[in-house]
Amino acid sequence: MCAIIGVVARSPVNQILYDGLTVLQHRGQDAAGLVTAEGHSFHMHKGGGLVRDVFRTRDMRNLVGHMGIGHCRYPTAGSASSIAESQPFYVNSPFGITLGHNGNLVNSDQLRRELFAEDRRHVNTNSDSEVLLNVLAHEISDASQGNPRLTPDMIFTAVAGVHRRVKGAYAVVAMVAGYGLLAFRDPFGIRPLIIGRADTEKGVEFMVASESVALDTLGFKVMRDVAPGEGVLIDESGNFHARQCAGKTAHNPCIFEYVYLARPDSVIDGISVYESRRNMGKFLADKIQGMGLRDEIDVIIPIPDSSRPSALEVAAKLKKPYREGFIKNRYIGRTFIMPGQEMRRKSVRQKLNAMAVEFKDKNVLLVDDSIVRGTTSREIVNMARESGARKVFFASAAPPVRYPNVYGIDMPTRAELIANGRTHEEVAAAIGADAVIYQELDALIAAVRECNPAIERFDCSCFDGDYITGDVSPAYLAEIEASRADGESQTRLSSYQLDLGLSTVD
Ligand SMILES: O=P(O)(O)OC[C@H]1O[C@H](OP(=O)(O)OP(=O)(O)O)[C@H](O)[C@@H]1O
Ligand SMILES: NC(=O)CC[C@H](N)C(=O)O
Ligand SMILES: [Mg+2]
Repeated sequence: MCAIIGVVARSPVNQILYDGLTVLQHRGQDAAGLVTAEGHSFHMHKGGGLVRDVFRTRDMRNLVGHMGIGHCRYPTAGSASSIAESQPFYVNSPFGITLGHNGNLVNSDQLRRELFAEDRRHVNTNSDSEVLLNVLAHEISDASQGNPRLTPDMIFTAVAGVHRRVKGAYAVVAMVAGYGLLAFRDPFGIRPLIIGRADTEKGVEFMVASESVALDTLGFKVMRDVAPGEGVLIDESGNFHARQCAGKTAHNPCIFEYVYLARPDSVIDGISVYESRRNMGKFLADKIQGMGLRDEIDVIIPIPDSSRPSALEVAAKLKKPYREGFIKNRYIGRTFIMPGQEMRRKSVRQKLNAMAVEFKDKNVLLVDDSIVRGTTSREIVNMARESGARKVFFASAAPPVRYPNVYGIDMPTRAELIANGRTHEEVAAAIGADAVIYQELDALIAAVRECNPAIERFDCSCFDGDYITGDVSPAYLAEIEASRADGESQTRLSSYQLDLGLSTVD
């Protein structure tokens, strides 16, 4: 779930891109990069760490031009430690193309082989996004047929070619040197992408971004979401073109965006993330009530940050007090998207601290948005007990996560998922809680769909093992499990790791 952003403006874009990436930082903390375009030249700066650590004033000064793209990385392919895999990627032929990708391809090995054997293209890293860029480059080359001037028709033909060859999840921003900004979304619309415009004195400006919060905060008005399979092209003069480039499309956004990934103040595919989380809380409260647990609970406590809207509704519906029992250190990033289990575990302790007064001699219901590896819940339950809680119940606004995600969330191995192969009672025992209450999948879907009934189906694969693109075989899952065992993504040195005292983490 990386962040992507693209802007075509009437004045320099470096600051607006930087600010946009900062607003989207929650989608990727491992690396960040910006590319701006000035005529036929690209200017690029990227590196490992948070946006504020990657860009210095001198780097910003070099990022000249009125058009640009940016990326924050949360790795799902290749390795977290590789700066070479930070994005955007660049390829010089044809024309000069640069690309940022959110998602994960499920046929990148096959594409890599095809690119080498048939298209004579070399992919230098293990990143699936570099594969995607090379497929796009090959398709643009084919569609342009040696013509030195590109047309929108040629570019959209190339995007159609990408859709035919590439399988998996991809929301993309790209630039073609001397031409313009291209954005497109996979035919299932798994990862989000939204377009906005700003009418300035100098003319219309456009922004494409992973989440609407970037548009809101930077003065752009939402136009609409990019449709699944659609290509959107804004040339350097600001002319806007859009076309459906896929033969067959469906609209099946990833439900985990609403559970955890996105900011609550974003609206994705017509669904307010905040409203959907509140709805999750209402359904969860019904379940708790139905289990007869209500009377045993003295107080409801959220696990900051993502569970707050759900926990508020649980408390309101159960008519129980809502208390802030954990105080969050605002300088520690999101733990779930950090690489390496040791770093995630240590970060939970440094990030959250218990307010003893809210726990002493009470039966507490802790509410989180999800339990994935159990890193957070295990530590939190422990803290609650140390603070004197009598009973600790743990509720998750999402169902048990039992299956790997292959579409851009780093949960590749079943073994690391705490609910895999465990009953609810066994999960409770594993995290040390008196009971665990999980949302039902039907209830989660209903909670999100209530905000936009036009979306008939979501990708819920990490909950039900049903992969929306239909081409994820058990053999493929076994392969990624073997290649992306958790230990492999642990070697990386960014400033916040060093802040945590993790100079070596493997
Ligand atoms: O079971 P786990 O593997 O621990 O993963 C689940 C936890 O990780 C996330 O929190 P995170 O700290 O990443 O972000 P947040 O501050 O947005 O809640 C999520 O909100 C859960 O609290
Ligand atoms: N989370 C993502 O969207 C990751 C993008 C890409 N697969 C990478 O690993 O860099
Ligand atoms: Mg959390």
